[in-house]
Amino acid sequence: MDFSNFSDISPAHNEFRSDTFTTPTLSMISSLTKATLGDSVYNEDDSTIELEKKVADMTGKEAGLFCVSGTLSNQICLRVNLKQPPYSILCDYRAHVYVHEAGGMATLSQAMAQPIKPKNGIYLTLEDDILPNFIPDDGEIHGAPTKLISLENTLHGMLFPIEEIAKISEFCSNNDVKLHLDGARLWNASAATGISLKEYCSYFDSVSLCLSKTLGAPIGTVLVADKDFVKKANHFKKQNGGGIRQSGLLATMAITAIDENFGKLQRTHEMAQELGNLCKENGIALEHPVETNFVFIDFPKNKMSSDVLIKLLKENDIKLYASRVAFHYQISDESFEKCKRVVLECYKDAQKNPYTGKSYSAYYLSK
Ligand SMILES: Cc1ncc(COP(=O)(O)O)c(C=O)c1O
Ligand SMILES: C[C@@H](O)[C@H](N)C(=O)O
Repeated sequence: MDFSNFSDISPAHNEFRSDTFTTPTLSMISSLTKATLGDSVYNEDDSTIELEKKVADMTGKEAGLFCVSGTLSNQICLRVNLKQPPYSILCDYRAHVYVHEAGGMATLSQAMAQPIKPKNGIYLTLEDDILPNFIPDDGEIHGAPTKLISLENTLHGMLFPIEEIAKISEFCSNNDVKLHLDGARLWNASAATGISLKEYCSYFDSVSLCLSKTLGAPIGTVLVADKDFVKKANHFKKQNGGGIRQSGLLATMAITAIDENFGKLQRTHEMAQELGNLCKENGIALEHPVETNFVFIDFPKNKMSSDVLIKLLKENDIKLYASRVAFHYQISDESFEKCKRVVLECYKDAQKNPYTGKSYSAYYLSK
């Protein structure tokens, strides 16, 4: 990348596959001149310490730990919350910690997963989903007691109501169960509801917040919890090869990303809402309600063809997962107009040539 002609038009201007494709801005790269260069394995890098304190303060937690990825951060949190196997981790059947983290629950935590399909189709509730599936630690030797519940907010862009979080949190406190939040996009939840990060995080023993998605930092996640938890989390981070030497370079770009982009998320939600409304106006079925920065189009129900989609994407020079449309602050208005056109044309084709074959999963990449 020739930074001498760095443009503010991001390479991700036409990137609807995921907000993970956001690219560092000139201001983030310029911030490198301020980065400190201490060895953060020895906790000697001031920029990293500044970032960890910044996110801990924003979330009302005692301490933070910079990790290279949300996967590492989540899996470390799950492990530190757990003590003595056998045990189970209860989560949504779509949860990233279960579906997309390569079985980390089994390897790092030696835990049995309890993937639950919410009865309301959107989020887990204490009454309908958790209590019927909860395995008590009562000495019954056939079971692996539920010792940790892992929630995700947002999940597929959908909001987890704070009233339900509060109920689940109280249940956990009263039953010696820990509660983790995969808050990769908690920034979006806070922007959409106006509820502070502090209030959301107050209900959880640990929270993982990604900086490399909706906020646009190139790398990184910060996990937040109490001091003793973070100390042990750092131990597991090192054990799993997550120790970072001069992480100040990454931390200073992440600080810039938080400062510059946390306030831009509402626009991404408006774009998603506009596409969602366009789909509804044209009879295009969606898999989920549109509540933040994702639109999930129900390809099978609409009988839309992924192959037709890929052809339209190439013709319009935009990139998109087969059924998930992700919005982020670097999407250009021009690309957004093309995206709307592609979705409508793909659906129109399905009206003439309904596709009933195998539909690619939501994570099929269109190159
Ligand atoms: C909800 C959620 N949690 C965790 C992660 C993991 O983050 P990473 O890709 O940095 O491991 C992702 C992926 O981007 C995600 O969407
Ligand atoms: C695929 C998944 O790991 C990634 N978190 C995304 O949402 O794109």
